[in-house]
Amino acid sequence: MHRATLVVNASAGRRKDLQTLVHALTQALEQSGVQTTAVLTTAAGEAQSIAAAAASKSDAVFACGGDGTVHEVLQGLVGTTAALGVVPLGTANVFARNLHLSLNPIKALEQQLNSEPRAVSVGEARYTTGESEVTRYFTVMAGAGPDGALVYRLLAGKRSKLGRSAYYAHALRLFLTRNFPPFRVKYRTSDGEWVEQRGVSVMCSRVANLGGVFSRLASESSQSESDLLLSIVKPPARVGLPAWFALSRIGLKAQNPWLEEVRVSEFLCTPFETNHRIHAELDGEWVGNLPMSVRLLPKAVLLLMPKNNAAERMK
Ligand SMILES: Nc1ncnc2c1ncn2[C@@H]1O[C@H](COP(=O)(O)OP(=O)(O)OP(=O)(O)O)[C@@H](O)[C@H]1O
Repeated sequence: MHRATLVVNASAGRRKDLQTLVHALTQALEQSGVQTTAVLTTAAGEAQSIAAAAASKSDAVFACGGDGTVHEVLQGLVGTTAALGVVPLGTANVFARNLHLSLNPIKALEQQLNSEPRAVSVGEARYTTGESEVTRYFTVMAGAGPDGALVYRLLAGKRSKLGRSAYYAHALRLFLTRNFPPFRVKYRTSDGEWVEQRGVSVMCSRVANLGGVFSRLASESSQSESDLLLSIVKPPARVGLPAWFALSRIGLKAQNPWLEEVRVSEFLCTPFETNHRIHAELDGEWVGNLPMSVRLLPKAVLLLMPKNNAAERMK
């Protein structure tokens, strides 16, 4: 690695020592012979364009922030020759944790300094906002229904001030007060067969541990798989959703009659009624409403993976 860019989310994790930390990260890279540029975001969404501009001038672009920052930086790097690095500065840091990176930013950087970039597959989601067709990529998860609604509510509220406990409080309130209408889920199995199902929630995770109370929901997922693990919670929501959480938590997911878990190459979620507004999220960021289609984009981005841990396990 000769040239690196640090894309720093100035608001991530509510850190007070950000300037000092960015200086220390830059020093650590420079001392290893890596010419380094650090760019701080000034607004939400900016990390994507910073990463895209940095891609042609850098061997690695480090997303310094939480999962939202990784998500934005990823958008700028897919299809380029710059590798994605992660310096965890967020609240949950789900992606960094699943890569077995240290949550100490300097140590995490050091873990990636001498690693060989590996081409990894990412999820690709397509949906419409207004008149525009949008394509976005994800590394942690895609979801629709309650988790989309949850992220949407958190965006509308003061998510940054509340942290992880906000997820639990909002999740509980949503489950108790909202009715989640079923929507159409069409998925294609690895044999190429299309299957149609009704769901009140779908989740497609690319990591094994989503953290906290969500930790057991996606335990069989991983970055290395060449297909997508899709979890469909069947209606009614008032039974299906609590059963999903409770039975997954005590390790009885396979016995849950309201849950279908399938390995798919792609899937499409569509509302049954045009006036049903069903929220969709990617990597914990609300992106819009259904319809949304999702597939896997093979070897789409180079990823700096720490040696002797995630990379070894994925062989
Ligand atoms: N300068 C900025 N001002 C305000 N918001 C920003 C700025 N830069 C980035 N953001 C937004 O901050 C949001 C949260 O960032 P991020 O997910 O990285 O941190 P986090 O929420 O603390 O961590 P995690 O997602 O791991 O819990 C993102 O949606 C991003 O668009």
